[in-house]
Amino acid sequence: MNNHRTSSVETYQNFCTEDLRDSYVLDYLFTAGELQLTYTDLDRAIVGSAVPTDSALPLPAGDQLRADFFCQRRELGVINLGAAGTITVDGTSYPMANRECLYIGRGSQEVSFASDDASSPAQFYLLSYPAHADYPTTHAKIEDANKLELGSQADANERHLYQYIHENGIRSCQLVMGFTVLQNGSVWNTMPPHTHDRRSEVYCYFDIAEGHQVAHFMGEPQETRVLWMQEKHVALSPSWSIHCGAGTNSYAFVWGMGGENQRFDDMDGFPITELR
Ligand SMILES: O=C[C@H](O)[C@@H](O)CC(=O)C(=O)O
Ligand SMILES: [Zn+2]
Repeated sequence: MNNHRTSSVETYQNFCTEDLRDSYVLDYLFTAGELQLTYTDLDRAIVGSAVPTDSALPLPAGDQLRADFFCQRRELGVINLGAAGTITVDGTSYPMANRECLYIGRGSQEVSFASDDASSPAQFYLLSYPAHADYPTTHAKIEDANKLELGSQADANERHLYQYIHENGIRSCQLVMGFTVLQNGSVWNTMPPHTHDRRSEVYCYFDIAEGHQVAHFMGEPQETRVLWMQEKHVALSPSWSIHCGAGTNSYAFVWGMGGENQRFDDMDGFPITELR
C-alpha cells in the first residue's frame, strides 16, 4: 500500500504543474493483474483498484493498517468500471456487472476480486474509510441507485447522478458514493461548484472518449488550479477545495466522500462569477 500526502492550503498556491499533480492526482491505478491501494491523508481514505486477470486478487490488510484483515476497522465501497466480474466476501459471491456497486461492511474478513473473462477484465474501483459500526455487505445494480437528473443542455452540464451509498440508500458509517454521467454534448460537472467543510471527496474519471481529457478544477474558489485528467485518473479534494471539471467530450466519474457527516446537500456553493 502506498502512502500519499496532499499539500496544505497555503502550499498548493505556489506549486508548478508537476507538484500539483503529485499532491492531488493518482494516475497509476488500474494496472492489469494487480490490486493497488493508496492510503491518503484525506479523512484516511484508501483509494485503490483491482483488475483481476488469470487469477482472483485477494484484498490484503496491508502493513500500515496494523489490522488482521482490511475491513477489521474499515468499510469499503466498490464500483466496477470494467467488464463483468465477481467479488467474494466471506464465501458469498456477488456478480458485478459494469457500473454496479458493492458495499463491504466492517468485519468482513476475506474479500477477493475476479474477472469473468481474463482477456476482458473487470476493473474494480475501491474507496474505503474507517468505520465504527457493522453495516451489511450490500450489492446494488444501476436500477437500485437513487437517480438525480441535474443541469441543462443550455448550460452544457446536463448529467445523471446515481447515488448508491448514502443516507437513504445503502447504509454506511461515513462513506457516501455513486457516479455521475455527463449527457451527450454536456461537459461541465459540479458547476456551479461547492466545497463541503465536513467532508473530503475523491473523483475517479472514466469512460473518457479516446483522444479527450477532462480539465478538473481544484483549490479555494478564489485561487483555482487545473488538473488535466485522463481515463481512470483520480483527483483528491481536501475539504477546502472546490472540485468540478469540464471535459473536451462527455464522460463519467465516480465520486466518493468521507468525513463528519453524510448529508449530500451539506455544501457551500459558490457563484460562478466569483471564481478566480
Ligand atoms: O458532493 C457531491 C459531489 O461533488 C458530486 O456528487 C457532484 C456531482 O457528481 C455533480 O454535480 O455532477
Ligand atoms: Zn462535492
